[in-house]
Amino acid sequence: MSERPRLTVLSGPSGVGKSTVVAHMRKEHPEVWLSVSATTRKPRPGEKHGVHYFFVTDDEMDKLIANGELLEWAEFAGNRYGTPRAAVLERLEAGEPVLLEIDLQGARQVRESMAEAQLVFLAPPSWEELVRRLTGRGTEPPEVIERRLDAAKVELAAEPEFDTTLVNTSVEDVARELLALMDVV
Ligand SMILES: Nc1ncnc2c1ncn2[C@@H]1O[C@H](COP(=O)(O)OP(=O)(O)OP(=O)(O)O)[C@@H](O)[C@H]1O
Ligand SMILES: Nc1nc2c(ncn2[C@@H]2O[C@H](COP(=O)(O)O)[C@@H](O)[C@H]2O)c(=O)[nH]1
Repeated sequence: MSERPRLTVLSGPSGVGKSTVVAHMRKEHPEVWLSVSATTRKPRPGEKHGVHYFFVTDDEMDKLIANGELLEWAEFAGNRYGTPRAAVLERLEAGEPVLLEIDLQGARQVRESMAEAQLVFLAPPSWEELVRRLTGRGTEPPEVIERRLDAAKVELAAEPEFDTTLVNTSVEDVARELLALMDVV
């Protein structure tokens, strides 16, 4: 019998469709627990504190880091993001599948601290499609899109570090593939 990978990390460039895939997957499988990150980024319209993120101040983020309350954290395109440690460990101890949706720097930290984690890279069908998706989402001004696209070049080059790559051509197909990797279906 194969050992079930309990912790799955989903990474990939900004705008590739991570949140879209995860939301689709959790509509049919709400039992897949997604970690809610802390961030210093300002909420986008419709984003709710405690649901999409814990929106924190710089001081609050400093304290979370200093108190060791984050499993990993990173600065991404001008804001800080981190995974609250306690909630993840609780779910893992309860034997539940856990999903983190985090950037490359965070994925590398998780690999260091939790060797059993499986790292999944979500790739765009093409660079042009990634630019189209990030721009088309309409949530960031042009200068932030530029920073995110600069980060995307680094993230795309790191794809070989991941255990598995899924190409996000179809949200439905990728959601199904991710569920299978997590051994949920
Ligand atoms: N397979 C797909 N085909 C076409 N459009 C898609 C697909 N997947 C996602 N999108 C669209 O791409 C845009 C970016 O998706 P999403 O916000 O889920 O990306 P993300 O990877 O979570 O980004 P970030 O890392 O910035 O949070 C959204 O407008 C979404 O509707
Ligand atoms: N290292 C971490 N990265 C995280 C975390 N939560 C989200 N993210 C990643 O940040 C970027 C930008 O997200 P956005 O919501 O501002 O578009 C994206 O790649 C996320 O996956 C985290 O806790 N740690």
